[in-house]
Amino acid sequence: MILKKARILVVDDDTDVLFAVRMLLKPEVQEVVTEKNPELLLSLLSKQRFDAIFLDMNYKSTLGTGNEGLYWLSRIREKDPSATVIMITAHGEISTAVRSLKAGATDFLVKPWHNAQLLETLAAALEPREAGNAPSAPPAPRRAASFAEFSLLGESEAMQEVFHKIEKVAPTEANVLLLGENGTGKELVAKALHQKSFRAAKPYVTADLAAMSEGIFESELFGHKRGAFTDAREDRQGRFTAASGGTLFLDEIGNISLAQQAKLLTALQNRQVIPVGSNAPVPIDIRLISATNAPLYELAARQQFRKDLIYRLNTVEITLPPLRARGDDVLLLARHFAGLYAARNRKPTPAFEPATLQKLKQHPWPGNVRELQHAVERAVILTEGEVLRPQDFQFSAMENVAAGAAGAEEGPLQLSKVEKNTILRVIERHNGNITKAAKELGLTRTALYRRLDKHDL
Ligand SMILES: Nc1ncnc2c1ncn2[C@@H]1O[C@H](COP(=O)(O)OP(=O)(O)OP(=O)(O)O)[C@@H](O)[C@H]1O
Repeated sequence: MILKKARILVVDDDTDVLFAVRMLLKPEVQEVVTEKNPELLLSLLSKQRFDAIFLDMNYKSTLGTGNEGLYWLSRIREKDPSATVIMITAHGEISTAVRSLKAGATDFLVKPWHNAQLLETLAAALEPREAGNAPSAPPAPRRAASFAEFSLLGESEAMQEVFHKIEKVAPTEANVLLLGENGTGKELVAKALHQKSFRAAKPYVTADLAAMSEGIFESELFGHKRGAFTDAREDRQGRFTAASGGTLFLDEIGNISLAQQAKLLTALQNRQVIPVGSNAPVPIDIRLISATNAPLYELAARQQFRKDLIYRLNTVEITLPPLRARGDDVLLLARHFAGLYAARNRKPTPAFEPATLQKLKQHPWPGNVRELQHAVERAVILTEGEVLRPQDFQFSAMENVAAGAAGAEEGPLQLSKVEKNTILRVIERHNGNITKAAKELGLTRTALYRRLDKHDL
């Protein structure tokens, strides 16, 4: 629907907000109706049809839990399941706002907003109606295209949902916890979140926590003063301070000890760090994104991960689906990587035999996108012809893991044995070269080291 023809209702008990939205929308749309009292919402809807409704999450009469907004959303949806509702929300309420999407809101807008952003959100919310879709259905191809600039590809519904969440959460200050198996793209998503945030021009600093031993954890993250320990020849800033004004990405957060968790929690709670060897706290201004492939909530249930730290990290959670749950994205990505590695190796881009595509779709991809990427790279380099055949993809090592996974009813011990044997075999094949073995297994070096540790190898 064209913005100019739209009739818009705005419900908020803050008259300043109502005034501002009215002033902004008046020249852009056909009609703007504003209402201060949510109790009158339903009677307004009985009298007139609106193309979109801006609905505040919180009303002064209540405790600011966002529940009243969710309540009125459900009443609107009862009356008109196809209503287009955009929730108006404050910074601290992002998780409730994300809940509102599940409850049928088309989108949400975080206060304070840029005017252009409000208009863009409204225009996008009005779009699907014209196409005859349900209002909450995300316009798939547009989003896929908009994420290609971050090298993040995917047209499956599961990935469209991820892209939608990134769009919504990126321009906020919410801490984001990224969950998902190895190689699902958590690091790419972290970068996209930073690049789409208001902090994009400021530093993006990463810290691989799995690679930090107990001894260097504090100094790496919080910095140290000269002379704090034997090797500290000069003052050094930690990652928290290096990321000042920008984003700090803490990778493999599930792997840190309880002592490290306590230190991290103190820094996040106090919004300051104390460099090793100093007693002067340094204030921090970071947006935190963390990632793990560990089952964080299970760890918390076993008292191995602090719940209070999880609550600091997971204002919003984004779970990256495994590649095997992304349908035809496997083929889309395979073609993308084939083009990429053909160009890199100065070869013509190969085509895929139908049987090859079938084989790629059937493989369970335990190493996810990273495994697919390396498998295609290998096939492109080794192939003689211009068409990739099924035999160009040998999954022997990983097929064993898959076979183990398929027999998982036999218990985690069996699966663990298969994993251990596979790792041993691949390392042996590469004469102990961990980098090459990790590449073949579709794991990062760190992830492989972690597994070696797990299996006492
Ligand atoms: N949706 C995607 N589109 C294109 N490339 C992708 C996508 N997802 C992941 N990749 C590629 O797959 C590889 C692994 O991605 P990434 O390192 O972000 O995964 P990860 O989940 O952080 O892995 P780990 O948990 O092992 O650290 C990278 O080379 C990345 O560029």
